[in-house]
Amino acid sequence: MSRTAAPGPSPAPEPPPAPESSTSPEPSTVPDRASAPAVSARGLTKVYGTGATPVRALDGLDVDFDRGAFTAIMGPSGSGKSTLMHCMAGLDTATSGSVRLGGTDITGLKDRQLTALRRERVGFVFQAFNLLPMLTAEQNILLPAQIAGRRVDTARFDHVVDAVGLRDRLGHLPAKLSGGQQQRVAVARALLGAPEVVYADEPTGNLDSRSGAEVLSFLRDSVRELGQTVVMVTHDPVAASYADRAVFLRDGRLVDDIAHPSTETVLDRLVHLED
Ligand SMILES: Nc1ncnc2c1ncn2[C@@H]1O[C@H](COP(=O)(O)OP(=O)(O)OP(=O)(O)O)[C@@H](O)[C@H]1O
Repeated sequence: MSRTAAPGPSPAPEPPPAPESSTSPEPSTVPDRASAPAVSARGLTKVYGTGATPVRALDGLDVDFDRGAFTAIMGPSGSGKSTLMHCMAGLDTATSGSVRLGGTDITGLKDRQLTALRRERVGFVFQAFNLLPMLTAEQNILLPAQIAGRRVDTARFDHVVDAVGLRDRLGHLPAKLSGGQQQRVAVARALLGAPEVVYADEPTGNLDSRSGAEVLSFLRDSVRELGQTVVMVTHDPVAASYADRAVFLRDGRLVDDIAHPSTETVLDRLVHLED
């Protein structure tokens, strides 16, 4: 059964901000192929600043992220991890090169189209949780669906809420939840709409190791059990060991790529990259 964003017995959320125009991104779409990557970048270049010392944060980077896989993006500080994620998520625009999300070339989309794309096709988990403090856990989880005017699949809501162990916390405000519980709310919010990709930016950066391990397990389970695609930026080799694959950046380029990373193999690669 599907219904508009209001499962559970708790009070309905405050009216959300008025939805923006429902203009969908339309240019440059090609049919999806099952085997096509969820996200791919080609020749991706991002230069900050135009003066005497421009910074080349991404330098002609090529990378594919497979559907239904959990990939960690790693690399030394300043190597371009966040810039890559922001360009792939439509939060920033590249200087040149292209990014495809499924069948859509997002390069060159207008702000309004990028807003619609982020709202409808992408989920986010940030280090700082980014929950609205005046909304309950349930209201926070449902907010993106409300803003998008999207119907909520009750079975998926129940599955996601139970998977992250939030059933008895749905009526709590974020201030009444631990950091780990708040990040679990953020994970549930990101997963609810079954986005084409969930981008997680240092999702365990503000958590103790036990809460961090829980959140990483939920992300991994979402890939295994729900077929979710997750792309995570992290500095933490332990966090990367939860992923199916780790890619390594240095100076805005992809310099290494390993399957089934372990904490040790990731540490080893990072030590060499810092040389
Ligand atoms: N808005 C900006 N203006 C100017 N330079 C920027 C901006 N954002 C990032 N940079 C520069 O681009 C390069 C890549 O930055 P980015 O934040 O993508 O790296 P990162 O690998 O995510 O780093 P960290 O691990 O420290 O978060 C760095 O040299 C950074 O200083």
